[in-house]
Amino acid sequence: MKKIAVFTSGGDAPGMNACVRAAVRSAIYNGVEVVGIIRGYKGMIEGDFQPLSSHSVSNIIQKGGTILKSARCEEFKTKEGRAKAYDQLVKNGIEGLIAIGGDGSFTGADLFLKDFDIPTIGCPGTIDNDLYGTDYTIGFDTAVNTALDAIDKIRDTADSHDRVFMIEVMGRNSGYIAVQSGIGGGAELVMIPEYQTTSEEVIHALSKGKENKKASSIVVVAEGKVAGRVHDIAKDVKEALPHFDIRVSTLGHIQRGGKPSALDRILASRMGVAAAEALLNGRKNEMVGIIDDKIVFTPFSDAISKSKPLNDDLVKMVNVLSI
Ligand SMILES: Nc1ncnc2c1ncn2[C@@H]1O[C@H](COP(=O)(O)OP(=O)(O)OP(=O)(O)O)[C@@H](O)[C@H]1O
Ligand SMILES: O=P(O)(O)OC[C@H]1O[C@](O)(CO)[C@@H](O)[C@@H]1O
Repeated sequence: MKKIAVFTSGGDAPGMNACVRAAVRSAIYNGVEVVGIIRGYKGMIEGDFQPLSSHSVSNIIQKGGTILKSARCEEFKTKEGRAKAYDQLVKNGIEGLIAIGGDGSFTGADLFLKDFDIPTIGCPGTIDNDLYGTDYTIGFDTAVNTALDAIDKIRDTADSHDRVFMIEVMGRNSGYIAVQSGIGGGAELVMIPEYQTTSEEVIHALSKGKENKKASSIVVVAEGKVAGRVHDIAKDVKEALPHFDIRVSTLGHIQRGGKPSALDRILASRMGVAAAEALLNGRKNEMVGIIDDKIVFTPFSDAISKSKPLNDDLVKMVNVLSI
């Protein structure tokens, strides 16, 4: 392979830049030319490519977001869209791809190989940590720390005013951020998409806390699929426990930004180097992961279809620690 391209796709995540830097430098170290595709599959379809040198990825390891920008691109989901992207790659002499993104990005890459035989290696870049084939995804650790920092600050007000705070963290389909930030933040209860928690259970837990002389409480709620669910639950609780002073706080996209943690920078760097080496060694349509501190490769088909179960011990621990 003489020339490869790197791109970031789906939601951005802290550490994506560290991964881009590592992939680019590893490819150049191995004598291969690299271009960056701007805005993921959208840029691929539009031919928005930029040559990347070792120097052009200097001073980005510490930056949040992605210098290559990211996008969600509907057109790539069609065969016509993928055909346009393929034409652009051929026109620019690109023979292989490194995709940094989540399950959607790898679903696209998998279809792309089936249609046009373009080899891709993926690096799991998403704050959700919901990919099978790796213990952690790039951005998750930073997102948890950001959520934790916010929970600590909100706890000050909860404590000063004897309030209940329901704090919504990210994760439409995945409760990883909620469980880890809930444990780290000392939450009384964590609500996650993997388990159905009813308003009655929340009311019960908060009443029990009051009996145990708790003056304030923190409930961490993963956003889940239904927008505004946290407000509906807060309304139910307020109706059942009118003497509770309840507030809702949605942390939102602050969890996607900011300087990557040390853990994310190192994880991303290891994955970026491994991805470039794998692509140049002829591997294709696999996601790089790190399991038990070792680099592993998982076929895209498994990474996107198999689910990585939450650690039940952690989920149970929330109940034990909240008495
Ligand atoms: N079924 C599909 N077929 C072809 N391309 C797809 C498919 N699903 C997703 N993609 C492409 O991958 C892009 C990124 O996917 P998506 O928006 O789901 O984010 P993601 O990679 O899962 O990241 P995150 O977990 O951060 O949301 C899409 O915008 C689309 O261009
Ligand atoms: O920024 P957007 O496109 O609204 O996406 C939000 C979603 O992206 C993520 O941050 C990452 O997949 C989810 O946790 C969240 O549900």
